[in-house]
Amino acid sequence: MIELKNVVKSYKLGTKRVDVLKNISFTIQDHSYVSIVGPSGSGKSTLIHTIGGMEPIDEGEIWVNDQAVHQLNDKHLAKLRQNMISYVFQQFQLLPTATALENVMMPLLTVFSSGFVKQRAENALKRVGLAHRLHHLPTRLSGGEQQRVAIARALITDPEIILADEPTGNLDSETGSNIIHLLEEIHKEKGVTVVVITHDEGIAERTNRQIQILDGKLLTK
Ligand SMILES: Nc1ncnc2c1ncn2[C@@H]1O[C@H](COP(=O)(O)OP(=O)(O)OP(=O)(O)O)[C@@H](O)[C@H]1O
Repeated sequence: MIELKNVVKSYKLGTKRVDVLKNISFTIQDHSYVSIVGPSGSGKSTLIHTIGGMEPIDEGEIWVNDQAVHQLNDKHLAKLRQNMISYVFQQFQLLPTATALENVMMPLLTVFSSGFVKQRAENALKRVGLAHRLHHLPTRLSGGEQQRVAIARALITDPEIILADEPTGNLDSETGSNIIHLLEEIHKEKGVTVVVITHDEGIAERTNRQIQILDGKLLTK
């Protein structure tokens, strides 16, 4: 379960303060498929970054299962992202000098033996339909294939939650639709909670619940 209680977050820009999240509270139950929608700059990315502890909050509480994310130190936040939460980004964020297999292995390389991690990475790449692209560099993959590698990298840790920040934003509509279907299959197969930020109404309508953000505030629960 993800629970936000009265979350407040601002950024400092020089002497100015930008209030980005203004007293946000909501709960996302286990095994959910949820979208976060709202205009550009309304705070969607900041919101999901705070859930995985990638951005600290100023006030409030963030709970993921029994873990108080707002109180965890860097070491425990890293563990949270190794054990429970994975991210998928619009720009894929693959290491350009590493092959698909090496990119997928990365989150677990410091945790388990390389032989074990390689086996898991191969399985994850197979799951996303890329068993034939293990040794390709990202530059030799299409956008859709790169996003599949990123999803395999998200899957290797066997997460309970995948937070996807406009995962189709860099893809044509057909490729984007395939990527959304893949995330939906993973949600159904493994019961993974998928939270997807999207500007695409069609994608938002496919989710079981839409969380609407406007100017840092929640519109609906
Ligand atoms: N690191 C930062 N430093 C300063 N301001 C920031 C930072 N990150 C985001 N902001 C500001 O916070 C606000 C919310 O940004 P955020 O990226 O969360 O919005 P968003 O809803 O995800 O937008 P988009 O749909 O365009 O991705 C914006 O005004 C943005 O300029």
